[in-house]
Amino acid sequence: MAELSGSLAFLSAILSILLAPLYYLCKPVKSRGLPLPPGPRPDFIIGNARHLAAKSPWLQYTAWKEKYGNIMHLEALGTHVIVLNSYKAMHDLLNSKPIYADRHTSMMADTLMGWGRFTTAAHYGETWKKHRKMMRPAFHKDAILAHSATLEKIARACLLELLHSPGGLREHLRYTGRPIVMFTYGLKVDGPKDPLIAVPEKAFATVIKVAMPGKVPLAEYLPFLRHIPSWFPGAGFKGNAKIWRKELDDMVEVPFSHVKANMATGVAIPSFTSKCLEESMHDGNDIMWNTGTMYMAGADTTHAILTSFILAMVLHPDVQKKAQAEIDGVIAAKGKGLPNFEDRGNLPYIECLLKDLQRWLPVLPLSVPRRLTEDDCYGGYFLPAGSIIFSNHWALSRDEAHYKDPERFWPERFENPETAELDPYKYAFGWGRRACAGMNFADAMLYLAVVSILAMFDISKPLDEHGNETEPEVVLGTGIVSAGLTYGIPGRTEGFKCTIRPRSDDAAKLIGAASEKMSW
Ligand code: HEM
Repeated sequence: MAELSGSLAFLSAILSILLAPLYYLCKPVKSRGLPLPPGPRPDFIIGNARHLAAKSPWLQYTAWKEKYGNIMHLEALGTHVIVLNSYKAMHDLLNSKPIYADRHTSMMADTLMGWGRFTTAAHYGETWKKHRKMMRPAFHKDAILAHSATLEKIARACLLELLHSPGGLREHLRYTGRPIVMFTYGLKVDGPKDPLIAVPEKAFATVIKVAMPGKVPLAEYLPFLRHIPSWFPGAGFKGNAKIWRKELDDMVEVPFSHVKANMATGVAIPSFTSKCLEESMHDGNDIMWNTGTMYMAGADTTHAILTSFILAMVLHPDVQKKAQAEIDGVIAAKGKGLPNFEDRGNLPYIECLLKDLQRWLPVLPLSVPRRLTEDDCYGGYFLPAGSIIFSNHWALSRDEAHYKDPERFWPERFENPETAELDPYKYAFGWGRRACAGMNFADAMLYLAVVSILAMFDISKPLDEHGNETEPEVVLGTGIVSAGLTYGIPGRTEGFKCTIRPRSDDAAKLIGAASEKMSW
């Protein structure tokens, strides 16, 4: 951050002299007789760049809501940013208006490093439409449930790993990558070092590091800088981007080619990729980047929410006991075994727990930024074309108009249908035509992981050297995936500590037996 602030201050001084006249000539203050929405006072020339580059900006935007309201404006070097802080504003603007369905392009991540080829970053146009069309049948609720046996197998394998090495909890929770790889490519993953997991993890870690506030090159804000040659002092980012782009190409090409080779020899396990290839109406490049999107969009998000789940159980033993009692009741009625998808309808408290998980620590606190393609007016304000739109899900999750005692993890808030609070599934996965394509898949994986872990394990606070429980130290992530407990994000490498033990000897035996029966 200091690094960025220093560069911005220097830049501000230079640009103040060079660009001030141009700035004042071009700055749109209002249009159609309407003002821009209110927002924090901009610095001279660099505008709100400092605010936009801050760590965990959603916390600041949420705090500013009181002062500036449900729709806020920031501006940096000609780029307008609109922050939506209320359910109504998000619903009104993002749910149905196509002019809000485009994505913002990050110069570093999307253009130079090549992340713009994923569905998540695609502009609202033909390529994006083709991608979503390919996904629709595969990610339908029923289509996901057709994979329940595979999802259950992988969940059992995760339980066995937890039993054998509970200290590796965070690694085991990375299990969320395995069902995605199996579903997408029909390929089996051999542990966390398997290149199918390790390669995308590395690509991820890189983009998070270079796209993190404080790390983005100044060329992100000053497009003309991207044309300087890579040997020029300070242009090292260009050379690095080339290397990282190649890593990304490998990440999507290697598994894709693997599926094609398996299909050619008749050994391919049916998958999203094999199905798209069989349909033969899609372009190979579209299939490759569309299927390549799945791990990228799904692994970190589901891992983050599973991590929040463990944290919620550590901090709220009462919720854990109540959820376990509900699962025990369902298992007792069945006679034996582990909970599965068929039990879901009989687990209403688990359903509430899943809802409060989506709300408590929003996985994507500012969602995935959109881009407004035409001028618009809303709530008495002018919203200029080209604005980056953030939907501040963090502010929504803390909105006392919707949630009583919002900081508290409290599934009961959804228990009574008459008084239930705003359902977070209405926003946590986004809005309208750009809403999360993998929602049903994520929900199924999360449900299964939660009920399987709760049925078999007790999760509690970490123990000190005398075996006494201690309070876990919890620091939230600062990356775009809020609970970013995974990657080498500065200051975030440790996550939090906890204790996880099988609930009984019988539970330990059952895990062993179930996993053996269901092994690959
Ligand atoms: C808890 C887990 C997850 C959460 C909270 C989540 C949330 C989101 C959100 C907020 C967006 C942006 C929506 C918008 O712009 O309105 C998004 C986009 C997307 N998500 Fe997810 N997601 C999760 C898991 C997954 C999984 C498992 C997959 C696939 C396997 C996936 C695939 C996608 C794709 C492809 C998009 C881009 C949609 C587009 O731009 O058209 N997500 N997700």
